[in-house]
Amino acid sequence: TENNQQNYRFLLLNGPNLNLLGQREPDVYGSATLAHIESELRHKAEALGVTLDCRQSNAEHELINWIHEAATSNVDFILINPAAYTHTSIALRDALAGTKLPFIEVHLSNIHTRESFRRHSYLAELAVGVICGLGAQGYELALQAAVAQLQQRANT
Ligand SMILES: O=C(O)[C@]1(O)C[C@H](CCCOc2ccccc2)[C@@H](O)[C@H](O)C1
Repeated sequence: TENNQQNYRFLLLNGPNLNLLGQREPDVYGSATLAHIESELRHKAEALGVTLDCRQSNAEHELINWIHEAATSNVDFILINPAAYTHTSIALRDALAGTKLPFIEVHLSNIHTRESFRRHSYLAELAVGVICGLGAQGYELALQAAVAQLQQRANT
């Protein structure tokens, strides 16, 4: 691999309705489909020498179960776009808090320039960081930042 990573393992989770990306509201969420975004990110992961498992669900309990599983299957870092559960789900927050796994919260849109109910995230204060408003590139930036974080941690 280019940067001889310790082969870090990433889990990408996308929440409800993101399966519709590219089909509706392209002005808000862009025209790229989720499949395209995941494919691009997998290529990025390969170039970085890390592995990436991409999942999407409209079901809160599925996302929660995947987070539980991540904690016991040597996932190193989670990238998550919780979609609307960002603003509603204490259950999702509790799942992430329970794993102690580092995660970055990603939003395609700038949640701070939209409806007021989108400005609060139940997850953000637990996150390593939050990226929003940068469209699909936000996922790539999150992956790059997470790899750098893991490397720094390994070198300390
Ligand atoms: O900006 C984001 O990525 C969001 O997480 C997307 C969520 C919505 C995902 C819905 O995605 C759709 C995409 C295309 C068509 C319909 C919905 C929204 O509830 C958050 O406030 C911000």
